[in-house]
Amino acid sequence: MASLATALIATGADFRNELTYVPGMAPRSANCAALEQGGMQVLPKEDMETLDLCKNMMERGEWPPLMVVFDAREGFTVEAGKFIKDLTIITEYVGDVDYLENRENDDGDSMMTLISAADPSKSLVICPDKRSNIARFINGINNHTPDGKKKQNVKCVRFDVNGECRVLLIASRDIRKGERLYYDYNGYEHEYPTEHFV
Ligand SMILES: C[S@@+](CC[C@H](N)C(=O)[O-])C[C@H]1O[C@@H](n2cnc3c(N)ncnc32)[C@H](O)[C@@H]1O
Repeated sequence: MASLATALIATGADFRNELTYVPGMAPRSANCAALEQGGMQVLPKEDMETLDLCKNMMERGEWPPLMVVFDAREGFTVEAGKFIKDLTIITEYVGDVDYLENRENDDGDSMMTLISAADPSKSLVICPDKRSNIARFINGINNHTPDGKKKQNVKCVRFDVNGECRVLLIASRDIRKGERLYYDYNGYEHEYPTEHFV
């Protein structure tokens, strides 16, 4: 057993539930969804209202039914504490926003692309090593085995929200109580090694 608090302490991170802009890294003005090569889907108005509602509920302490557990082979993982319906917003992927070029030699295993720009100097990543929420503890599928894809029950989608990019993890099917959550770390790029994943 574990908890989000245990997992954050073990990884030396503070809890934050939104993207953070830290002096010396990328400023908020750099997060411009229009920079995404090929464009980025705009979050529909009604989904924006749902996202705001989720965030407000979390601020009030009403959290989604998620549990962090420790597994000897997978490290910290996240399980559904209750049934989760298909298309539910599970969480936003958050952390410090930085330029990809500042992080090219970063050995963190939790970096997430925020913007993949035509001009590489404008590409951004989310780095949850210092500040993060539960998203960084959700594990990934093995892209090299037929069973890998079957495990996937969450999808990772980048949206244009009021002109800024936000990364959401969304249930991709109904999820039973007690099921572990998994998404495809290689949904956009194909650079994350997963051969060794269970
Ligand atoms: C974003 S972190 C996920 C949280 C991580 N399990 C932890 O304890 O902090 C990604 C790392 O988790 C581990 N991981 C993720 N999915 C896995 C899987 N299906 N099997 C084994 N390890 C996995 C790998 O070490 C990977 O580099």
